[in-house]
Amino acid sequence: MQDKPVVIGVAGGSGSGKTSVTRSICQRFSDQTILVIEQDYYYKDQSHLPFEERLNTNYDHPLAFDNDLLISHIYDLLNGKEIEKPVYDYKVHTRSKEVIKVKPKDVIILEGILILEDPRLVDLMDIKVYVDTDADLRIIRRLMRDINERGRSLDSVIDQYINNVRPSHLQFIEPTKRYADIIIPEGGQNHVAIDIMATKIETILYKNQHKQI
Ligand SMILES: Nc1ncnc2c1ncn2[C@@H]1O[C@H](COP(=O)(O)OP(=O)(O)O)[C@@H](O)[C@H]1O
Ligand SMILES: Nc1ccn([C@@H]2O[C@H](COP(=O)(O)O)[C@@H](O)[C@H]2O)c(=O)n1
Repeated sequence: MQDKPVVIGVAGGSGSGKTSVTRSICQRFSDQTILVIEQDYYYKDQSHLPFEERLNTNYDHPLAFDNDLLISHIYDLLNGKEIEKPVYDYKVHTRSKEVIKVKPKDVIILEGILILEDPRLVDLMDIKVYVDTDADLRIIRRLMRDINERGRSLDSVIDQYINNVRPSHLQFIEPTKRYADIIIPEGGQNHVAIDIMATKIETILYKNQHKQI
């Protein structure tokens, strides 16, 4: 592994295609090159709260995240240390008891709705990306995904969208677009943007390897 990992932030609204973009970039490299850290896995632990109370949390507000833990983990990775990455369970709205031990890799992708909202995180990034997809597509994608994969009902997805997701997107997420170096419209199917990202990462890795010789 090279000296210090390259840190890439991938932000964007819920359902914009952040995960798809990240996966597409990872597919261009070997398994040993890119480590993905999902901000969602760093939602504050709510295991002390009854399930009904967890339903009242606004999961699109910056205060829902334990960024202190996330930042300390990134520092550990940058310093070559293994971390115990939390695992998040959307069905019960809290962290699982298990953790995943992960070692640093040459590239770290930080992916999440509010990854560009905290200046401490932004300061750690070499490249900042915002995946920009229209709200109508995002809500349709989210509806399908939350019902099929996250154990939600149609009514709950609509209520959550109107009460928390939409207002928080406008207040906290969309404004972070201004910090992005690259804005990717439409997400994971934007092959040109994925190619550009992959080429940029290859260039940085090549330069870093060269520096060490
Ligand atoms: N370009 C696309 N066209 C159709 N569906 C898509 C596209 N990109 C993503 N999706 C689907 O939309 C949902 C949300 O995409 P995802 O990449 O998980 O977004 P995010 O991580 O930003 O929430 C997923 O079910 C995914 O398969
Ligand atoms: N218990 C939770 C935690 C988060 N969410 C929603 O997830 C969205 C972020 O994930 P994406 O993959 O869509 O970026 C965020 O908008 C939260 O509303 C949730 O519903 N329940």
